[in-house]
Amino acid sequence: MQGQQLSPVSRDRLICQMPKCYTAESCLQYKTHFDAQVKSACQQRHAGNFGLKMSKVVMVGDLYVGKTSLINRFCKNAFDRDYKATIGVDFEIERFEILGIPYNLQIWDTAGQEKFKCIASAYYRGAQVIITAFDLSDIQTLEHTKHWLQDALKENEPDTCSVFLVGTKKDTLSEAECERTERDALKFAVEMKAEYWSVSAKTVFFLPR
Ligand SMILES: Nc1nc2c(ncn2[C@@H]2O[C@H](COP(=O)(O)OP(=O)(O)OP(=O)(O)O)[C@@H](O)[C@H]2O)c(=O)[nH]1
Repeated sequence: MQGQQLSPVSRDRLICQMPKCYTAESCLQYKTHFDAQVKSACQQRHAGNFGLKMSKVVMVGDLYVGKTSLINRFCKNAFDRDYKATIGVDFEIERFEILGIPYNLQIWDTAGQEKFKCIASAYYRGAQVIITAFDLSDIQTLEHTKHWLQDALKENEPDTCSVFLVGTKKDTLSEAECERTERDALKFAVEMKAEYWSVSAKTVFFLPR
């Protein structure tokens, strides 16, 4: 809106370095630095030419795996122990600055419950990022991720989406248990051409291995 001043982007949303991946075994990009051309364009405020500005992220996965919790931790730095099923869809907008250029993530949280699937799937279209989440302590939810991904990809043009496979509730497993499940999950991630992360919305959150 004209004349309306936005508050400054919070410090943890200022991205000046290329973010690290969780594990090199399943990573979408291996660059450690932004290209000089990108840096210089951003300095000159010509980033529009590179298509930076807004990305739509769609989070899918079985019910109760922790999709809403992850989004709440990421966007509000909050965690709720009580389960409230997502009904249809919900969304958050998170503002960033990448090399000084404003950039928004539009994050869509979809319901895992079967009865809401047709509502949720109507929002898959136009996604640049698909996050397929599963519960690290429930191997069946990992097996279902391929179906969730297929459904989300069907609504989008081929090769237009970056895919992430995210194992949740890392705090509920021992290190050995987590490593065992990660080995299986990494095979899925490779097949799904996805970047892999294990996380906890309750405690550890996003830490590279
Ligand atoms: N210990 C632990 N519990 C978690 C974590 N993430 C989510 N939970 C719990 O798991 C339950 C389900 O979490 P939700 O985030 O609502 O799950 P959801 O995938 O959004 O569920 P739907 O909306 O039905 O699709 C809640 O009781 C959360 O508190 C986590 O990282 N650690």
